[in-house]
Amino acid sequence: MSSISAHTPLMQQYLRMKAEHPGTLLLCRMGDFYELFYDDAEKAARLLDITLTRRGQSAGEPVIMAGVPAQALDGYLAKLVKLGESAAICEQIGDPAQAKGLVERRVVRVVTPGTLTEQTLLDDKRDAILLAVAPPKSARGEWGLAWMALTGGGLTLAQCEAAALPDWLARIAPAEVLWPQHQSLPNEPRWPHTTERPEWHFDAALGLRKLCAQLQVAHLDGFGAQALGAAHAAAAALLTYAEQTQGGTLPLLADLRVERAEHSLRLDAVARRNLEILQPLRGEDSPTLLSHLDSCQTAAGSRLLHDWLQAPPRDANVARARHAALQALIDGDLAALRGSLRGMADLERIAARIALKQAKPRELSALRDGLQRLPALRRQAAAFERCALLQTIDAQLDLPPEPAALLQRAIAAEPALNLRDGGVIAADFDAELDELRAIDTDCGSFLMELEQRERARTGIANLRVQYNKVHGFFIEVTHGQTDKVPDDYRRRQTLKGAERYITPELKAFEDKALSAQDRALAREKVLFEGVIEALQPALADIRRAAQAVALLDTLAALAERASTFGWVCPEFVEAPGIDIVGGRHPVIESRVDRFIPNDCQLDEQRRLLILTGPNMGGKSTYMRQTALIALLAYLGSYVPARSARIGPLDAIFTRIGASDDLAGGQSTFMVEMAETAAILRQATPHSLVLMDEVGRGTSTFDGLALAAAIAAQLHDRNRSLTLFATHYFELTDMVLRHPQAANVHVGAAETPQGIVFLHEVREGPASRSYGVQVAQLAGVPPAVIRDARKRLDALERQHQQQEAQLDLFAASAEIDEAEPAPAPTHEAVIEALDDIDPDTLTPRQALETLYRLKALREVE
Ligand SMILES: Nc1ncnc2c1ncn2[C@@H]1O[C@H](COP(=O)(O)OP(=O)(O)OP(=O)(O)O)[C@@H](O)[C@H]1O
Repeated sequence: MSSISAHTPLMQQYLRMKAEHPGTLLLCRMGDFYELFYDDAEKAARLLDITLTRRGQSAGEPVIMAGVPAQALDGYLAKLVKLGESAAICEQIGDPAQAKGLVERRVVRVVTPGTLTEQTLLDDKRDAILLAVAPPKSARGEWGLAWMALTGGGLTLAQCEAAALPDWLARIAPAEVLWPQHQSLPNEPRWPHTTERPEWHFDAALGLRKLCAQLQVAHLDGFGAQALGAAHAAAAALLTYAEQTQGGTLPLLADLRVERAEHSLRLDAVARRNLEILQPLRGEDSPTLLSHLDSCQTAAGSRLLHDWLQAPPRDANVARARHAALQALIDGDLAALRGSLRGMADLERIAARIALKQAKPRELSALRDGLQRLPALRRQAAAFERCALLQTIDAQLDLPPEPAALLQRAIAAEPALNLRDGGVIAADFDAELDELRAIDTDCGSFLMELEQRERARTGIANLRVQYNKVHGFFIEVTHGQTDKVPDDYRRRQTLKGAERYITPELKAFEDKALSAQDRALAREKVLFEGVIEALQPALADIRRAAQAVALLDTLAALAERASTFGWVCPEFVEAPGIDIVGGRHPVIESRVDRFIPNDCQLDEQRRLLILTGPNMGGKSTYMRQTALIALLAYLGSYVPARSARIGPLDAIFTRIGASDDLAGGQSTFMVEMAETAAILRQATPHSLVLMDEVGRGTSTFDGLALAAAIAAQLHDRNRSLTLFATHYFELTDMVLRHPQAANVHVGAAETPQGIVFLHEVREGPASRSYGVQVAQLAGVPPAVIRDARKRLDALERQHQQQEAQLDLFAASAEIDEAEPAPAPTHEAVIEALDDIDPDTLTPRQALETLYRLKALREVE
């Protein structure tokens, strides 16, 4: 593009702002539209499907532009943010009518995926998290993390080693990551939307200063955060970016937390996915643990539950306190309490938007109504006085009366949507505003009186005094009467059947009335901003109350779920292990007619369960339910079981199902082995490990050998609490040489009608795998089933002959000597021929049959 000075003044103004926001779409307010120019216009036209135009000239070239109507801005922003784009919003500052020359324009806000604050762009039930990552300064240093939701008011710090980064990203699930420019982003983990920021923004000293200033403390010792230099560096970048995107206003920062990996139950990205905690594996609308648990009455309650599921505390005492609260709520008037929470305003988000000076009139009225409901809620919470956790809620709900009183006086009962429409400030709050409004109200009676007088003066009986927005006040006279019009009437407009006039008296009144309206609007704006300012010191208190409401709601929702589904309070014990009696899968139990409860016993003497049984028998369900019950217990929820005793746990690892990572360039088997490797490296004696059909992605022998070696390693070295589901019967021999391994199987019965799944987990290995029967159930043609049966018999006969030679859990040399896979028998060919009914075959089936026969001949 040519040098700036060659451009028109407007384009110069635009280009200067654009230079400050490279990589961000700049939307400039021009009258009723937000316009984009040049490359931004082309990109926006493509992304938003809006029309690209060329207008006028600047620096000798036509100006390429595209625009969106101002009222529709939010919709377009939502679309851009969804596409991972950022947008800078530039507004006209001051009154365009009064500006001499070019109107002043300024970027007031940058909208990015991690800095959304608009209610319309945000998910009610989920925070958009902004995370800053500061890489270590030295090879052995730690990574610094700092994150917050700009609509929250609390900031969290953490430090970790490089290897733990993927887990942290899975736990935080940020919408946007800030990363220092000129530093290469590690390939692993896969990052969400990243934004590069100048390296000098990641400055530890600056971060510490900013945190102390915003929290109004001299140091961060009280938060246990003084020594976290790397995290301070991340916080510096985070706060600088937050401020810049909000047009220079700092977000609310009322609270600082430090998270350490050892504080929460470790759940890596794979486990979170496999257990379908927040997102289903398939289909967007399928149920998840969160959707099943979330009967919260408020959006803030849902967000807190989401948070709890992201990081269940490892300290059993936290869960115990929540269990006690659940019991108290179940014993009390839970329905009444939940009724009081229903429809409660989102106090936390409103407080955050007041801090950002972005709150709209209706948010203030919602805050007023919400604050007024707190005393009643407090009385209800006080009924649970014996429960420690509920008592803290009671104290947090105790707010000084001033903010509610101010809002009550200042804000109209039902304020307009936008401040510019007026009618936001209540009557009797400000004498000047009341006076200006009175002029407006008196207008009607003055006009009627003037109309009477002018009719009398002119003798025109149908003369009318009127007002419209475009032409202001006027006297309307029909054409037949215009000769009676006095000299002081000045023509304003000619219509088809009438003339419109203005008189000096009417003009003087118009000036007064219109200016009163404008002045009233301006006065309302000043008063509204005054209210926002006056609320600032109360925001920390309001946020505290908001958190108490969210906590009460989340606990009440868990209590409701527990009593609706008949869940029980789990017990925590010192000894490592899991002892579940009558356990159920929390989500599946409400989706099948009759769910069969199962026990699960794991302890130091019984660390590894080899789980066998038919496909569809319920192995995966059993493993997942065990993990989910443990997770629910640590979360502070009741659990779907007759009883559950849970020992100390540090992590849940899963290797379940085939999850192709084709986008990441990995085959199914590669993913399976990578996930297994991660588990073998990290699982401890306090970890719960779920392994489902490890080794099935490769040849039988490779798979079997790997599965045996992995199971042995988990048993001998990791010593984790392990559920190991497999179709390799050979693995059931593991118990002979590994004393802490045991066999369990899911039962099935064969009836003349086919296989029946009992879904019952019993001691001992399965007697057979029923793969052929399940295939029959799935509709595989009878001929193929018969063929398969024959082959299976032959294989089993052959296998039994070899069995004596193969001890899978002995030295590996013996495994090498095992025989190759057995071949099909001559009978199989005869059987296949018998199965052919030439009269019923389509040409294609006939051809396939021929190939099959030929293949049989080749293996014989
Ligand atoms: N305890 C149970 N009670 C009732 N139904 C159950 C139970 N467990 C599982 N099911 C039903 O059986 C279906 C199959 O279960 P699941 O996927 O756990 O089987 P699987 O043994 O892991 O099969 P595969 O080996 O093919 O993966 C479930 O979708 C559920 O509908």
